[in-house]
Amino acid sequence: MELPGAAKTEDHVPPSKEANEQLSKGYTVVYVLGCPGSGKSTQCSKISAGLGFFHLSAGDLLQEEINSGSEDGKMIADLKREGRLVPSEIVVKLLQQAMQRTGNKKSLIDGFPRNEENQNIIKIEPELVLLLDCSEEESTRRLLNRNQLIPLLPIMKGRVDDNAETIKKRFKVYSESTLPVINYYSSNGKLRRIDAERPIEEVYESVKEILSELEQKHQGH
Ligand SMILES: Nc1ncnc2c1ncn2[C@@H]1O[C@H](COP(=O)(O)OP(=O)(O)OP(=O)(O)O)[C@@H](O)[C@H]1O
Ligand SMILES: O=c1ccn([C@@H]2O[C@H](COP(=O)(O)O)[C@@H](O)[C@H]2O)c(=O)[nH]1
Repeated sequence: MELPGAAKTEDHVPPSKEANEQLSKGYTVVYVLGCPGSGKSTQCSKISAGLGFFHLSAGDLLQEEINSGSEDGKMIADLKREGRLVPSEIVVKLLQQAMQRTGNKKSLIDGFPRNEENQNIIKIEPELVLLLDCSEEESTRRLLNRNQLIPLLPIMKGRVDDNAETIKKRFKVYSESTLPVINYYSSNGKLRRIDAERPIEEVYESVKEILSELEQKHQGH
């Protein structure tokens, strides 16, 4: 079934189920989800610096592929500009390669899975899923603001998808494709919803409380 917002996948061979299951062995994986601009990267950077998690951002890995100038990179750039999702096999391959490169078994996966197809292909069972819950209005304000701030910094360029028109498309893809994934983790008890409308430090306090639950579980408390 073709999912809304997703590009066609027929040119890509899916990674084997065994490879994914092997990869997930011994890993503690936390997915960090939320609408565009809800603060996923901001919180993941803080968690990574403060709590020793390895931060894997699907969006950053795709951007690296764009920067490499490869054929896949050109296709990814077109999809990103349109706010559409990249074929699952490409994202999963990049995530797997990044996980294999790190020795750190505590990983945060930021901005993935984006649809049910992503979720089925990666075959990783997260221990928890953090949902940064923020309104479309506030998130849009943040993204437009990010687009104004970043070009002011030397060597940094603004994002091609941080404009009003593409932000609307990204929200449509989020509600059509990502919300079903979030509903799935809500129904299986793994979802932890965090009010992300608050200031960064307050959001991080809530994140830390939830992740300490996980640490305690691992220490057998
Ligand atoms: N709690 C917050 N309050 C105000 N601004 C915030 C907050 N969290 C993040 N921001 C700012 O909002 C912008 C978007 O944040 P961030 O890049 O972390 O979001 P994201 O969810 O990773 O976005 P995307 O979905 O586009 O990858 C950034 O400029 C960031 O500094
Ligand atoms: O799993 C993913 C993650 C990202 N994309 C594409 O990249 C952009 C930007 O992603 P951010 O997480 O906002 O940095 C997104 O709009 C998609 O085009 C993807 O396809 N799959």
